[in-house]
Amino acid sequence: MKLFVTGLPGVGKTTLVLKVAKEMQGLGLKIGGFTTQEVREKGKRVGFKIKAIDTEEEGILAWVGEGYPRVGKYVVNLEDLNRVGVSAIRRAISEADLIIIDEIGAMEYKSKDFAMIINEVLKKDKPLLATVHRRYTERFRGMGRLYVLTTENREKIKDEVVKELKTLFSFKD
Ligand SMILES: Nc1ncnc2c1ncn2[C@@H]1O[C@H](COP(=O)(O)OP(=O)(O)OP(=O)(O)O)[C@@H](O)[C@H]1O
Repeated sequence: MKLFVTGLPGVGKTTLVLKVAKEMQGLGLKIGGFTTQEVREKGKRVGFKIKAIDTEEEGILAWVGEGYPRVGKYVVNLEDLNRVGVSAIRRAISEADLIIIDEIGAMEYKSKDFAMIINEVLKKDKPLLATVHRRYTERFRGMGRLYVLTTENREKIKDEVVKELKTLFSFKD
C-alpha cells in the first residue's frame, strides 16, 4: 500500500505523518524514514531540518544563503540529506514495517541518491506514506492513493490514513 499526501505549504503534512508514526509505533510497528521541518528565526523561515524517524538523527536539509544546489532562496545540503534522509530510507527498506518519507520535492530531488532510492521504494511492496510537493504528484499517479490536505480535512485524513494502515496490518479499531 502506497499513500501519498499533498497540500499547500504549512497545511500540516509533517504534523500528519508524525501523528501517524506515533500511533503506529504505539501499536508495536517499526516505522522508518524521515521528516523535515522548517526552522524559524525571529519569525522568519530560515531553513529546514531533516530527522530520521528511527534513530532521531538530525541534519540541516537547506538554509537561506548563497551556494549550490539551490531551490529558491535556499541552498540544499546534500551531505545531510544523504547522511540522514537517504540512509533512513535505506534502513527502512530492510527493517521497517512502514516507510515514511516527508517530503518528496524539489530540494530532495537535488540528490541523485534520493531519486534512486525513491525508485527503489516504489518498486517494493513495502507500505509507504509519503508527502509530495504538489508539483511532483503526477509522477506517482496510479501508484497509490493521493490525499489532498486542507486545514478543514486534515484531522479526518489523518484518521483515514491510520484506519487504512490498521486494516493493512490487521489491527482492529
Ligand atoms: N492538525 C493540526 N492541528 C493544529 N495545528 C496544526 C495541525 N497540523 C498542522 N498544524 C500546525 O500548522 C503548522 C504547519 O504544519 P506542518 O509543518 O505540519 O505543515 P507542512 O504542510 O508539513 O508544511 P511544509 O509545507 O512547510 O512542509 C505548524 O505550526 C503546525 O503545528
